[in-house]
Amino acid sequence: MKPISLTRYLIEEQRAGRINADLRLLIEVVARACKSISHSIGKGALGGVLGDAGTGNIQGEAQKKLDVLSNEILLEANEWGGHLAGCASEEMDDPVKIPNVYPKGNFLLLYDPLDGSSNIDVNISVGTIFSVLHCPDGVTDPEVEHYLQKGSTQVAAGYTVYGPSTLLVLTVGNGTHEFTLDREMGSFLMTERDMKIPEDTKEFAINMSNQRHWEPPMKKYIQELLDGKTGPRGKDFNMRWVASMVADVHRILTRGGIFIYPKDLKDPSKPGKLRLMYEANPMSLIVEQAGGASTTGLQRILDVQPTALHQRVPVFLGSKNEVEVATRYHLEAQGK
Ligand SMILES: O=P(O)(O)OC[C@H]1O[C@](O)(COP(=O)(O)O)[C@@H](O)[C@@H]1O
Ligand SMILES: [Mg+2]
Ligand SMILES: [Mg+2]
Repeated sequence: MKPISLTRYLIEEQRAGRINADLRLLIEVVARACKSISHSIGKGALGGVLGDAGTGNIQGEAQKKLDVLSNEILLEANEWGGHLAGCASEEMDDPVKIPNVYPKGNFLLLYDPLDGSSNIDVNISVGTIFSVLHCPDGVTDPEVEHYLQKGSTQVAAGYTVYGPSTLLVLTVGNGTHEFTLDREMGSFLMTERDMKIPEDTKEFAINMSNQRHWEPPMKKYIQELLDGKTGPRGKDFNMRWVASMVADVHRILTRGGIFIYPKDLKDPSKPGKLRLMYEANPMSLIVEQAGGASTTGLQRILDVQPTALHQRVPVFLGSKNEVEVATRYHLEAQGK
């Protein structure tokens, strides 16, 4: 049977009353922008898009040309899209208000335009992550405070992986589904409905080079995985780390695993590396909708009350039972 297109899937969700026309069209605009990013990435050195932009973002990270380009593609597509009141990006200091000359809607879009961008120059998978929130009633020019909503209020979340194939993984709160870009047709076609993350796993993903900076429960947890069959866990674990969250999370959605970017003491001012609003929240909704779990080590990520737009959080996500073990170690260390 021929796979259904993203458009058809979204129309079905609208007919079932789970999304409205505006949200359907907003997701279509984001998907179109991601297609355009995919084309730019695909050109590589021939398109002159590799290398550093020579600028930095608000978090003090050097920007790649493709970080800037992907941000512009998403911004331009959505400014004109007519479904947004505003948008915010990992690569922009402040949220953008949709000018009154454009048609406006009542959604807020947040995105990491290019995730894993340190991998772009070495031709390893990168991606885009996005999150959609309602703009509070009566607000037409949203300020930062209007974006500071818990992840549990997201109305949609998704990511694309620009890898051997370009994939879009999406949830509108009714399961997590995978679409693959058919490059000839130019449309995303559903290649897996209702993705399910196995509850148990023997695979973990973490940047081990930070080990000496971890807190005691983190060190203990990973040591037990490394001890394998003869240790307290009684089984051998394998390790994978792509260093593109989209690729690591996609592997976990496909075959299970636990992805961890813990708090570390390298820079005590940063409680983790990943951004709550652009990375942790959308990925957590996607993972939970696929039967997995996602915590900060101490609480469910989707329950974290954001206090700043570019806030960072520790992230433990993936196979439910494994996330529970890692979270338990952290809670016990706090006497909870
Ligand atoms: O360089 P490290 O410490 O391995 O960190 C890798 C992590 O950082 C990220 O690249 C951060 O994302 P950005 O590329 O969007 O800044 C994640 O995708 C990835 O999981
Ligand atoms: Mg990122
Ligand atoms: Mg990024």
